[in-house]
Amino acid sequence: TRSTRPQRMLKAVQKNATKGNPESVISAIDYFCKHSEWAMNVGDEKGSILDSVVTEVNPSTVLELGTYCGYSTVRIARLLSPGTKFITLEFNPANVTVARQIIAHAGLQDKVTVVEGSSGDLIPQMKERFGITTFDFIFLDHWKDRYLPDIKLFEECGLLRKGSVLLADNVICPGAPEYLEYVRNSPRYENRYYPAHLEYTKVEDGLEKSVFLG
Ligand SMILES: O=C(NCCNC(=O)c1cc(-c2ccc(F)cc2)cc(O)c1O)c1cc(O)ncn1
Ligand SMILES: [Mg+2]
Repeated sequence: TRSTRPQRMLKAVQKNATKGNPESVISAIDYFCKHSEWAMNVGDEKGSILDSVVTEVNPSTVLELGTYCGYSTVRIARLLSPGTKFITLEFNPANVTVARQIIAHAGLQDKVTVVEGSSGDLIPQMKERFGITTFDFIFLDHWKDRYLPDIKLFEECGLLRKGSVLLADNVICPGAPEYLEYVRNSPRYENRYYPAHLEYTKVEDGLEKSVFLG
């Protein structure tokens, strides 16, 4: 039967990227998305903003919601200090399989744990299953209507500390209006909007950074 887009993306990485070289994996995926098939990776423009925020935070604990094929997972993992705890959650088992292979091609498999399941089920399990007390950095890039329930879950589960940084993709396209309204109207967050474009297009999009104030 016909292959899937993530499977074709994996083939492009295995063919064009150098094993153990995260930069070449990132470039191979961006090339595939620009010249072969669009895919919903955060992309190079927003990816550079993600890089700058991760570097600024220099987190000891990281959570990504929405692994997809592992593009942003590789972008984040390549910047982390040794010993950093990095967990990424993906709902779709076929994406988990592809992502693990792309992450391994980059040589970053020991830096990150890919967990299959829904964020609503897994977030309350973070402490018991992974020994996490709080997250220093969280990247939200999963279902856009899960951003708001999941940030509330982080608060309820005590997974945020004073200074925890949340970075949300796609707050304009496809959009996360309820999430934006919540963080921008809450006295518990300090926010900054980074204007950009939907990956590999000229369509307006952006990232919202929110710092938890405790
Ligand atoms: O995480 C799951 N899907 C990907 C979430 N991400 C997106 O939906 C996403 C979409 C777009 C996008 C933008 C314009 C357009 F025309 C089409 C798609 C861009 C992005 O940058 C995303 O991140 C998921 C799946 C599932 O079956 N169950 C639980 N979760
Ligand atoms: Mg996205």
